[in-house]
Amino acid sequence: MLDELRGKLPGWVAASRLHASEGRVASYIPELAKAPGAALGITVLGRSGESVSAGDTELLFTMQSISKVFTLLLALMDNGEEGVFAKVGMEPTGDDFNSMLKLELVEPGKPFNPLINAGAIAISSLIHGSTPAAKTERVLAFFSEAAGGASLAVNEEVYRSESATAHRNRSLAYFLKDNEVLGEDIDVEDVLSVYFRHCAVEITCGQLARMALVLALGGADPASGRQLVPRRYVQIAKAFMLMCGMYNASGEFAIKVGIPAKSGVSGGILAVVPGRYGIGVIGPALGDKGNSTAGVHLLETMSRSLAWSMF
Ligand SMILES: NC(=O)CC[C@H](N)C(=O)O
Repeated sequence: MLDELRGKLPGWVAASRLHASEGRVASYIPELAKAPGAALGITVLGRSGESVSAGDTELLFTMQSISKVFTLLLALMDNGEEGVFAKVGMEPTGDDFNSMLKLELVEPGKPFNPLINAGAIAISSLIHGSTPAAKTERVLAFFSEAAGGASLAVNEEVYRSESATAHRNRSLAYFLKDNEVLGEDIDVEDVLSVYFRHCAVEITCGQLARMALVLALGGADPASGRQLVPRRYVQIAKAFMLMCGMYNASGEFAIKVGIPAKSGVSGGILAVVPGRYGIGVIGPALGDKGNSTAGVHLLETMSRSLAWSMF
């Protein structure tokens, strides 16, 4: 199967790369504006370790919202379903990822899901660890294990750049504090420092594909077969990815591509062909909903040609 892909992938990447010009690199986090807008790279990794890559796969980028899938898994392992769903809901919002709207509209002010910023900030508060640094260490250890033993690290410049300009995320977090989603004993700045740092974890397409493959295999480590995450929690994460992984373009993505995926404002996309492949994509130019224009075009082409839709 991957052999068929090997021949076609370079041509598909070349065609999709043209769609980068329809998007723009995110600049609300100043450090992200330095990314090469015309870039596009992809790695597809199969269950027995075979892989196919094309395009700008050497590019390092930060995970941004893609990290939210894995902090959700860690929070589920730390707190169980009940503990997590006491703080976040199970529904898509249809609003922008950083929207405050529904926090005030709907009682009791709980974020609708763990993949919007408000939800992911609440999830960061649930990760076990005695200090923000200890929590970040646990996040990095878990992400690195899922990425196949790579030593993933925080890009401190991107972290500082976001932290210094994150007025909206700060507002969301203080709103959550007022709504008691963040309890009395929780320091808002501590929670935000964990959140900004997990968003700033630096990665490549290949490492992202490896993390995706763990999800494709229901939480099992592709090399050892060991269960890294309980299958049930991976089911929850993939359901969220399908419903709201591509922000408020998730419905369109489900119809056009039909597989669980999660994007980030760095232009990364992690996608899962259940039971078969883990995929990592980078294309820093974003469309108006915040997803990589070239990356989405590429996944659409591949899904249609290779009949990947789950539906
Ligand atoms: N959509 C995203 O990738 C958002 C993540 C980013 N760190 C933010 O909070 O704004």
